[in-house]
Amino acid sequence: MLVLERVSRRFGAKTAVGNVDLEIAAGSFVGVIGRSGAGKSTLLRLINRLADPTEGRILWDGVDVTALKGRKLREWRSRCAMIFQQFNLVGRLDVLTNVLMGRLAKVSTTSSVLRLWSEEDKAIALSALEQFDIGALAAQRADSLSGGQQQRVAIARAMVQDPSIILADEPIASLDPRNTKVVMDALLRINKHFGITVLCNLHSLDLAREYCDRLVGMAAGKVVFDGAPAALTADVARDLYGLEAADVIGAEAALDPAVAAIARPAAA
Ligand SMILES: Nc1ncnc2c1ncn2[C@@H]1O[C@H](COP(=O)(O)OP(=O)(O)OP(=O)(O)O)[C@@H](O)[C@H]1O
Repeated sequence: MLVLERVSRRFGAKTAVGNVDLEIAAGSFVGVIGRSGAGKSTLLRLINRLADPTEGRILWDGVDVTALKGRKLREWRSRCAMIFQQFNLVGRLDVLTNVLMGRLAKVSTTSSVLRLWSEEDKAIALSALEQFDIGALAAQRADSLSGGQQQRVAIARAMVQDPSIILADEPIASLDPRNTKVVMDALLRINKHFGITVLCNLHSLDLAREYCDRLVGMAAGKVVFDGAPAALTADVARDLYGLEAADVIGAEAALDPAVAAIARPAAA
């Protein structure tokens, strides 16, 4: 279980995340939603310790991860794998080597410096690629792949870390609809098949409703909604997105007159 206790992060006078309390049960698929600047990325970066909280604590199974240093901190980062909008692959390296980077925390310093991968590590990396139907691309340069393929490589790299939780920061923001589905299905499979907790920032409310068990809605750094997707009413969506609603509510707007009214305010 991941627990955030009164977590805040300020940048100068700006409060990116303000006094957030959250409990995320192991094995859940949680969508973090909210307009641009709401604090979603900062929240994920705090959990992974890419940023440190100004106040509050973050606990994983009772261990205060905000206090970890050195090797223990590296172990924690390895247990909570990050997936980014821009994939963060090394373009000039082949796909298999990119996935092997996820094993760095598991090998000795000498092996990691010299990039000496064991046959076992290579087999684990190849198997992860095959899980996401991209085993045949193992020898290709990462920058020769489509966006959807690159994101699947990034997911495979996250999986070989053997993570307890995956933090996905707008993983489909730069993908077309077909690749969006492939990547979201891959995250769902990781969650349902392997039981790995997924915390996923999403701009699209439709996708968040379709894939997540629970939605956490953020506005101005605060959690303003926390519940099942079905409990997210048109009123709450309006509070979360304001004038942005038309951008984030897609297909459902055509079906639900209440949502359509938000999505097309000018026509009301
Ligand atoms: N390193 C930083 N320095 C200064 N301000 C920051 C920094 N990181 C985030 N912020 C500010 O904190 C607020 C929250 O940003 P954050 O990126 O977490 O929002 P977000 O909900 O993820 O937005 P988006 O959907 O656009 O990625 C924003 O106002 C942002 O400008």
